[in-house]
Amino acid sequence: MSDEQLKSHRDAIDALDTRILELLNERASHARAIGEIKGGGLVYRPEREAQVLSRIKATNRGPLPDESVAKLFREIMSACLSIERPLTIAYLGPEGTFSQSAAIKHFGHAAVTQACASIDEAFRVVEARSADYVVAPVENSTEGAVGRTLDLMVNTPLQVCGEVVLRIHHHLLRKDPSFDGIRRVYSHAQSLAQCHEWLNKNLPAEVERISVSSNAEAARLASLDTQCAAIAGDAAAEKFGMLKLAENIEDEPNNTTRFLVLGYHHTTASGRDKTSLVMSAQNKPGAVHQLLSPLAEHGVSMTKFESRPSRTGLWEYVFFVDIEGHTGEARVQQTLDALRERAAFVKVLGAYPVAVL
Ligand SMILES: O=C(O)C(=O)C[C@]1(C(=O)O)C=C[C@@H](O)C=C1
Repeated sequence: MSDEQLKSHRDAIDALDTRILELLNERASHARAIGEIKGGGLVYRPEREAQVLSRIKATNRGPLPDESVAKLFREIMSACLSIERPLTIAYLGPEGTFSQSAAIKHFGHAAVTQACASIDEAFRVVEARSADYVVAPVENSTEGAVGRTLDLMVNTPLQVCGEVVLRIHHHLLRKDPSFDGIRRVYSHAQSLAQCHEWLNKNLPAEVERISVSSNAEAARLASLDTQCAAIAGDAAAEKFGMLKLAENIEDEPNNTTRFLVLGYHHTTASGRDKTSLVMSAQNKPGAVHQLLSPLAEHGVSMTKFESRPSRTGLWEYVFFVDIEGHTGEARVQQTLDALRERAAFVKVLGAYPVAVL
């Protein structure tokens, strides 16, 4: 390509960038006006954001891939929302955890993320209105449910208003560029389990596996001790200046974690929604089967079923169920009414748009 051709393309890009900048600010002025109409109430509208992102993906004609344009618009909406009012999102810290990556994936970089020492604390700061929303891990495709999040959801006054699906890639991190002399490997218990086979094959049996409160905490500890390594993701590696001795060491290549977003927030229907419930069955034969029969009767699909000890009595269980649809839809309401008649306890945890990104 000649210098002249290069210059003409760059001149075109400069002119387009000027137009894009004007359009972005025009868009932001509308968001600010919407913010004034909302009058400082609930500025974040997950159902509208899901609709905007879905529409962008559906109308995209390339050459940019759908995922790339959706990510760009995610950031545009994040910036627009922050001039209405910046949001604070609580997550299981320290900085660099997958929970923080999930918060940024869902709310964009204009949101303020607030690291908390535990999932409990992240719920508490939102319950006390010191932060707007909490993003908490709820299930992993390899390791299953995150019990603490499920337990907290039973009693919290917060409602689920969104979900985030994040691909999880783990790396073996160390300050030192070699495998020699590793005595201990730190990570979150779930991550150690997700890399169990890789660890068995690649590190000597005497290397101790130590579970800590988060992957980022593992990276922080390993950054202070040359005899240690950590299993954590990209954000933690970057945050603590760690080298990647081995990349993508998760045993299951599709390793994915689902997070829920909770706040004092009732979401209206987006057109593609889920409703999360927790309920208990009476302690008698066939009770669970009987409990779930209203779903089939009303043609409502179940996307998740998880049982947990109820913590109130020995061998009593609660069931976490996700169904397709929104509580604003008649068939979902009818299903809930039927469930309430049969179950000893039913709590709607929230209705929210299916993750778009
Ligand atoms: O439509 C709104 O309610 C807006 O505030 C605008 C906007 C956007 O930028 O498109 C910004 C934040 C909301 O969460 C949803 C959408």
